[in-house]
Amino acid sequence: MDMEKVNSMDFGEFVDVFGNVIERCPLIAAAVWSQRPFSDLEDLEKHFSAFIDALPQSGQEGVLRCHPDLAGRELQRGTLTAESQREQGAGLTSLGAEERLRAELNAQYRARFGFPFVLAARLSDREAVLRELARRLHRPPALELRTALGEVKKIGRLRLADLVGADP
Ligand SMILES: NC(=O)NC1=NC(=O)NC1=O
Repeated sequence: MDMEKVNSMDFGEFVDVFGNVIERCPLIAAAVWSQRPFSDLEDLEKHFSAFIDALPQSGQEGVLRCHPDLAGRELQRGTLTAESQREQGAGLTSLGAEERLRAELNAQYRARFGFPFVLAARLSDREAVLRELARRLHRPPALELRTALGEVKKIGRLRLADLVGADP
């Protein structure tokens, strides 16, 4: 899909295609549409990121809360979005003690920060998820909010590249 096609999309088509670039936050695509035309993929990415950066803290935390746990109940139940299923399905599931430890750390993280632990799974692996969870769990909330939003942007960048880089 080239930028000419992206820039020619009406509102409905744009949100249909880009509505889940930021997990379960079609509002962001709905807002970014009005910024067209986009010069290239990087310009499109910048508009998605700028919308998130311009949100008040409550909105940024809300974006994070729209993310399913990493390898959590939704993965087990098969209720993830297609994008999340693809990202999380690749080798994050583990069994037994590691699974229980990750669930416990996820719960501690969510209790401490008020939003789920978010990590760009495609850039990580099972061991790194546990390591990052344990490391980030004890960080100051203001710093962790910025780190978590950075992961949301990485996930969004990869999803945009899949969509815009996809064949016509
Ligand atoms: N909590 C999460 O990190 N969720 C996710 N990370 C991804 O890469 N895809 C997700 O759904």
